[in-house]
Amino acid sequence: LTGEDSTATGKGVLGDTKSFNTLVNSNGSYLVDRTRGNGIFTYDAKNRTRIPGTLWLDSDNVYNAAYDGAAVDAHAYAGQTYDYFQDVHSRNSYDGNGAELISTVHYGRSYNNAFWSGSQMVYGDGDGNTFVPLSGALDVIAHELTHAVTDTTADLIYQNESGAINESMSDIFGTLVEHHFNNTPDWQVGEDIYTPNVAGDALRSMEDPTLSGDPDHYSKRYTGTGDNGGVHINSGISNKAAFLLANGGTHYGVTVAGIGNDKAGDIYYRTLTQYLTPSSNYSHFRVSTIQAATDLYGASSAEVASVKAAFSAVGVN
Ligand SMILES: Cc1cccc(C(=O)O)c1OC(=O)C1CC1
Ligand SMILES: [Zn+2]
Repeated sequence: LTGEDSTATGKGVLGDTKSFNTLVNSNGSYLVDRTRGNGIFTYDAKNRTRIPGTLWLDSDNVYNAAYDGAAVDAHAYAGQTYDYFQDVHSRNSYDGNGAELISTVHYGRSYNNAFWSGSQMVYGDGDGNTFVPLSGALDVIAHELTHAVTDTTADLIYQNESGAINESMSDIFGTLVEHHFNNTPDWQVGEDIYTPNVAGDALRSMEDPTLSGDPDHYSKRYTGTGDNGGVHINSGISNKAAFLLANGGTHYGVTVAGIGNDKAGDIYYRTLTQYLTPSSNYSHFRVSTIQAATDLYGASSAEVASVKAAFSAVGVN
């Protein structure tokens, strides 16, 4: 594929106008951003389930059609997430080596899911009631791309406690990316694309996981076999700890002094990339996070004290 690097404008899923990089040649404008790593490439599954589908081609480099919104956001938000990992953690794409970021939108029919396939991001359109097109939220895209970072580092097994930590890491960095770009930041997950007819709810809440029925303490963990042993359920335990570490608070009588998003992000990034292993459980997660904070701030630092308190507050001692 040859052509000229260009900048296009378009409307996202929620009608917001944004600009993004494209590649233009005699065929038209492709959603190809050659300015980041080995490139960001966005595809159209055309409501079938073959991936990646067709590389997105637009006629005039203006992406304002309703059908374009999911692709606009998948492409632009992948670029923002790339920038977060590069600028904040000096990580060049999800593998640290500039790996291509490939996304497919309009996957399936009324598909209420988004996922990392093991080699690319995939977004359904939602059914318009549970979800609108799932690429319409930055925290969702950063969640999916963090699965790729996890798979190329700790490679946490996607079941039981290691799977819950895997999921929580994606929720944590999804939220930190949303805050980094000040994109109506909060400690909810997927709020911008979840239940368009219900205000104020979210797919999950890190601030209060019990709002979506998930545990906020290790003693309330799910021990069944559903959801791969509760990977999207027991993630609430770590999500609550992360909320407390960044923001502070008192939970089940344990007070945590908040250390802010940036320090929390550096600690979790070092934990994920230097200490966690495929079979890490919550106990090893506590030890690893304390070690990462110790490396960064010293054993007697306030940051280490807050990590210990955050895990203790959710019953991981
Ligand atoms: C919507 C959805 C369904 C199943 C798996 C995932 C998954 O990627 O684990 C998923 O996406 C999310 O959880 C993102 C945060 C909204
Ligand atoms: Zn996930």
